[in-house]
Amino acid sequence: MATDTVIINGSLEMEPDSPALPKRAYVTFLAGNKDYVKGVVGLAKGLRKSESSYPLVVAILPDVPEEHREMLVSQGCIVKEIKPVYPPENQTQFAMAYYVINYSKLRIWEFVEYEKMIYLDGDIQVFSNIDHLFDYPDGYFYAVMDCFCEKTWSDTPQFKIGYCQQCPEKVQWPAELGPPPPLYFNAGMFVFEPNLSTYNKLLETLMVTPTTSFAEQDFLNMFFRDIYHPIPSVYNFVLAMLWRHPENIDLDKVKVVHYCAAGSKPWRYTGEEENMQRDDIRLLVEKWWDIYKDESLDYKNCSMDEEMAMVPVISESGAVHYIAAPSAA
Ligand SMILES: O=c1ccn([C@@H]2O[C@H](COP(=O)(O)OP(=O)(O)O)[C@@H](O)[C@H]2O)c(=O)[nH]1
Ligand SMILES: OC[C@H]1O[C@H](O[C@@H]2[C@@H](O)[C@H](O)[C@@H](O)[C@H](O)[C@@H]2O)[C@H](O)[C@@H](O)[C@H]1O
Ligand SMILES: [Mn+2]
Repeated sequence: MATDTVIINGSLEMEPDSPALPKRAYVTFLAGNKDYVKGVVGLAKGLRKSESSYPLVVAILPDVPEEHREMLVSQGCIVKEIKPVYPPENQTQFAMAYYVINYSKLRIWEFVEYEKMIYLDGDIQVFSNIDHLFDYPDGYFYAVMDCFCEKTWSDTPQFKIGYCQQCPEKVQWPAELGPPPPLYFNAGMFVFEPNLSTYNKLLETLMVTPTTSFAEQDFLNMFFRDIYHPIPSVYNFVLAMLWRHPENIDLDKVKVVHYCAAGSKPWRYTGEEENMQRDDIRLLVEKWWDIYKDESLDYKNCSMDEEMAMVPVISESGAVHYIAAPSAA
């Protein structure tokens, strides 16, 4: 079992076998120096409001500025810098040009100090406690099925024939195209087990896999196809479901909202894009802001009242990450 030595300002050393970190954690991914950090701060506060028992790890690329790292630590996040992962050279036109950075998400399989993790995109908010998902049986990859109806899918065969796995009976998959596509998950949220051999296989396989429009989401669907288990859409509510498959949803039951529809990122919301003037969208954006602005959910107002410091935690493998802990001073 990996043990962690916590060095706080060089003076305090915890017992090597003390469980400095729980074996379960939420994890998200942050790249760049722009506004996605607001998404991650909102997520940290939403998890706190849901009274989760587990920390939020933030896997950051080197380009995340010090100021953003400190914001995350001051919100109680465990900040771990990762190296970027680049897919093989390819001419792919990604559905969104910036998707190329999303392959770096694959580094989270290396976080083996945790036995089970729930990955959440930075544009996700958790409105009800979902800690019970950590108790799902080991050995599977749990995620919510995606929808193929947005124009981001316009280059795919399923979009061209109007087929969507959310309503397979509406437009049947034509026999002449062979078997229907395997169930396909949205990679904005999934329950997984970090594992070094899986991690190495992921990176080796990536290097020999041509890239496709949904980047690491397509790759993860291919890689985990045999152990993928769909879970209810309440755990990763893709906003487009509101106008694409209203018959499949009960908004009151939704626990996790994924702000992935064009124009729906709450911290950039203007209401100008298609569907963004809908009352249900405006309400969900407002609900995100209510949490983001709620100072009672800030880590400093929820934790012990000692002065908190950003301290390094060094795991056996020598990896350094930062947590907020009482300052030894
Ligand atoms: O400039 C960026 C773009 C993306 N991301 C991270 O990568 C995830 C996936 O991108 P995004 O959610 O925008 O994709 P979508 O779900 O909207 O297709 C985001 O949630 C963030 O966690 C980031 O940190 N900075
Ligand atoms: O890099 C590929 C991305 O693919 C997914 O986003 C897409 C996908 O969900 C489409 O189905 C939607 O139509 C679209 O709106 C949405 O942006 C993941 O949410 C994101 O984390 C990331 O993996
Ligand atoms: Mn997303």
